[in-house]
Amino acid sequence: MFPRMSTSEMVGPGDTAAAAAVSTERLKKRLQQEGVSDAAVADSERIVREEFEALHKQLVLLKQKQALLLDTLRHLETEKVDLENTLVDESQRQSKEYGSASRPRNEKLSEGSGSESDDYNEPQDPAEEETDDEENIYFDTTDFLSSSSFKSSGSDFQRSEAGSDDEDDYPMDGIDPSMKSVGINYPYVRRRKKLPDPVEKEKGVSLWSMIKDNIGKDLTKVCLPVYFNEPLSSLQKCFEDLEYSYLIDRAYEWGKRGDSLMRILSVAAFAVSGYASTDGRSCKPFNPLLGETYEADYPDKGLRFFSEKVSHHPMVVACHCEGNGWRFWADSNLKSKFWGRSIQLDPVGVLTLEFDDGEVFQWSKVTTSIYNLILGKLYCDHYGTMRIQGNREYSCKLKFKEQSIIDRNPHQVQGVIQDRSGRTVATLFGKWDESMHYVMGDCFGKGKGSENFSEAHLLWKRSKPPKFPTRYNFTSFAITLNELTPGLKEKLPPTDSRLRPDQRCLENGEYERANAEKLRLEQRQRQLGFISLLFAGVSVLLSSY
Ligand SMILES: CC(C)CCC[C@@H](C)[C@H]1CC[C@H]2[C@@H]3CC=C4C[C@@H](O)CC[C@]4(C)[C@H]3CC[C@]12C
Repeated sequence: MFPRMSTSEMVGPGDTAAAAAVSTERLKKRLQQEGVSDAAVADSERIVREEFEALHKQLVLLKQKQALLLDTLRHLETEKVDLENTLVDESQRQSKEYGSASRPRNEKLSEGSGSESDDYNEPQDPAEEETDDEENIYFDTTDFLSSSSFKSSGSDFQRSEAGSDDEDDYPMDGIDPSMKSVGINYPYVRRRKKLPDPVEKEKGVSLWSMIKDNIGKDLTKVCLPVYFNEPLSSLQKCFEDLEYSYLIDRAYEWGKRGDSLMRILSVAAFAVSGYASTDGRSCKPFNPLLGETYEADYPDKGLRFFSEKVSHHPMVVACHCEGNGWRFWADSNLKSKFWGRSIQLDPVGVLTLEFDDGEVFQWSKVTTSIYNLILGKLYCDHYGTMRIQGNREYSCKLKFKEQSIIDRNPHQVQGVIQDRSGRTVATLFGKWDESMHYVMGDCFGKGKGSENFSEAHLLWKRSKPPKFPTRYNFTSFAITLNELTPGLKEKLPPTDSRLRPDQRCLENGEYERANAEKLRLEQRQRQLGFISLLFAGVSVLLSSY
């Protein structure tokens, strides 16, 4: 699929056998030793040359074919992107034409799939049928999410230019009134609302040029310029998963009130909410150095968080978070597969959430793929099944639907809450980049219609984008993570991500310095790796005596 040769190596059509000659000197000498006649020697030399030329021509032809294939591939990619754009435009136009009069919210849907017509429903993917089980019926969630009775949902915030004030951060419509204040009535802490203005003007680099020069190498080991980075480390990115920690606070409160079903529903919404911040983000976080740490004290969210890179090969990050009445911890290690035009990341590791009353939930993350590494707009998708295992009555199964090439309704998540006997007691649905809702009972079971969707309740809705958008598509929460508030620097250990010079330079828009610092640190890390390897070797040697 992907040519393992850079285009520059390819031989142009003008280069033929002339470029390569074969020497027949040795053959001639050998035959002369055998006393073969001059005519026979000359004949043999001619035969060898002719064979070689034929072979060489074949090779050149093959190389040209390869170049052609590569061209076609790029062509197809461009056409695919064009087609996608046209289709999105078209469906947006349609939804405006048909939907706006009767259901004004349709217009606001980013995918424009608000039409009521049935043929907008995606046919079931046969591949999914094989791997997943019975309740795998994905339907057009936007259809009823956009209905006017459903005030709480929709992606209206995506177009809004207004900044997020506190109320927007915690959308409350449809939430149980007695729960409204849970998880949000923490003291106010002043945090920055924008990143610093860049010092330098940035020079773009094409990712394709980076990839084509590094084909065959492990992409994680390629030293990419900071142009592809966002000014956050993977350690800080872990904390982004806790942006909607008020959902855990609510879960704690529900459990305290004896409602264990609402508890697991809130936990499930939390598990999905962690993905919202990945929408529209196409830069790589900084790879922390071994032993690098990040600690965050957020009394404004009732949280204390700590993460550390604990292993370099394989790269493992461990994190721990304490909230009011609960603790959350996880270790994450990603198994990556490079598919040429995309990268597949399979997270290995378990996330654990433990409440003070002894209830524990555990789950793993789903697969993430990053597409369009060569051409088109880079984007990521999350898909697979997430099982949230509880130690009491309920457990939850959530399915993240894989996006197809021209999906009009991507990012869907559906799930069920089951009791110990396997009976479905509640159903969840929504999108990881928008909102999650639940309905009591089994809505996706056989013979069940979607009539009770009108009774759906909102569990979680994504916050509005920041007032000052960043080049990295950061959320308001992400903007605060690398801030060095006055007095904080003195309290932090020297290993904290906020003190990494390359990351700080990138944040300030000092790209040249950022690149130089990144290179220096990465080289040091390699040397240190070598030294520790040396130590390991020495200690093995010593212990064998
Ligand atoms: C080659 C470069 C420029 C491509 C940029 C890749 C970006 C989009 C990649 C690099 C690392 C990726 C992240 C790595 C780990 C996780 C944890 C996982 O549970 C959710 C997705 C998430 C958060 C990924 C989202 C996409 C990501 C940020």
